[in-house]
Amino acid sequence: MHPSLSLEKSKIKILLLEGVDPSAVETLKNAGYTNVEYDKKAYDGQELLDKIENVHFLGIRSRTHLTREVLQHAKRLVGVGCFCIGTNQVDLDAAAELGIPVFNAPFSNTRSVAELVTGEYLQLLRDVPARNALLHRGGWKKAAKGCFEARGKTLGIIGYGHIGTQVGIIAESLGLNVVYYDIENKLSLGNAKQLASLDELFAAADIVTLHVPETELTHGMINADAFAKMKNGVFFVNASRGTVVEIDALCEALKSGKVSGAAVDVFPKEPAANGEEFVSPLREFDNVILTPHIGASTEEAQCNIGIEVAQKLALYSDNGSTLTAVNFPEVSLPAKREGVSRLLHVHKNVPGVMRQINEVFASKDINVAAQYLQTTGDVGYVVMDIHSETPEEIVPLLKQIPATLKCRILY
Ligand SMILES: NC(=O)C1=CN([C@@H]2O[C@H](COP(=O)(O)OP(=O)(O)OC[C@H]3O[C@@H](n4cnc5c(N)ncnc54)[C@H](O)[C@@H]3O)[C@@H](O)[C@H]2O)C=CC1
Ligand SMILES: O=C(O)CCC(=O)C(=O)O
Repeated sequence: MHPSLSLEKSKIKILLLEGVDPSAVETLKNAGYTNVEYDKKAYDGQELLDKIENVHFLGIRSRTHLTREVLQHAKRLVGVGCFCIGTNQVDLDAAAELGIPVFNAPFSNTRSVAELVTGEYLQLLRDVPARNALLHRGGWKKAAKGCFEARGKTLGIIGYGHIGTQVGIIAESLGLNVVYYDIENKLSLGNAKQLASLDELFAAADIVTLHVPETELTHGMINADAFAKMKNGVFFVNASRGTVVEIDALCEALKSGKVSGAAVDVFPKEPAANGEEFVSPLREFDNVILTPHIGASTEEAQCNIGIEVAQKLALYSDNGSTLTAVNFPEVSLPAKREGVSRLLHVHKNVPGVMRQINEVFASKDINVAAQYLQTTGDVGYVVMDIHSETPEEIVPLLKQIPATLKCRILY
């Protein structure tokens, strides 16, 4: 086998943006990837295009938007790591079509979000945000009115996934009743009760907390209509995505007293870096806890995420494994075998592609040692170990297959 086909690890350019945890850099370095650029900022526009032009792997958090145009511009990009749970900031279909798997950390920060949310609604129930603000201004208000125990109250969870279930079990241990609404049928933990509609949840909940992803369905899901259906004096928490709530409707609900207090961690528009001004009509409300998208920002969560996502990128780079990719067929692969070359082929999932690939090998008298294929709806990913002295001559032939999206030699 040609010894120099693999790009040396030190030449593989990795760019980590948005101040991902240093554990990511260390994990990559321990895996042999030394060419790692680390940056605390989130970029957009031309600056982002310039930054990612030559990188092979890109690590981001929630604020870097990888649209189709941005991804198309990054000609050398082979993998993206979202060092977070949400992947709505990436055009996942475009990435798949460009042969770029996207990885995330689906539950390394789950508990951190659940604990923040729990602490927040407990504070809201006791009117702590407004009293705290008052005392900072020299005021004093010792009164029980408008302050409640959590015990016996009903928590309504919208989106009963990883975070929603954790929020639910903590709530039950505090003596709350838990109801939830989810578009999927879910296994209820503890005594939590799944409700058939959002309206039922709004009617039942003393506290409403959101744990849905950003999708077309959840965009603007909490609007004036939704607030109108909630109980008078409800407490409201959003640590999901800013676009799920219409902020003007929340402001109106706060002004009218429909909502007694709120905690908001995520916003339709968030500053790109620390120090930039945070602009929001919610700033005027003392009874609103505002946090700068820190649901996931604990040392434990960030360290674990850094390791988890960096390991996924390194594994994909080392052997082509796409296990747990969020947009891509998942192929789990054995380590490199002696004497074979490994080719990666991403293609449109249409009939006949494997036949055409194998015809190429047959025409060159190449022995195929192993083929690992998986497909999702639109995309197929096949990893092939072949016996060939000159695998680089095969790649252009495989690229000529009309359904090919990407083809490269791994080693
Ligand atoms: N504030 C922060 O720092 C963080 C925010 N997040 C946000 O929280 C979201 C949820 O995270 P996980 O619980 O890990 O996700 P998950 O995927 O485990 O759970 C989401 C749940 O929402 C449900 N769902 C989807 N669309 C729905 C709809 N229209 N109505 C009702 N339910 C719906 C799904 O069926 C699923 O059960 C993430 O997508 C992310 O946007 C996640 C981590 C940190
Ligand atoms: O703090 C971050 O990196 C973003 C956290 C988040 O929203 C997520 O994990 O989806």
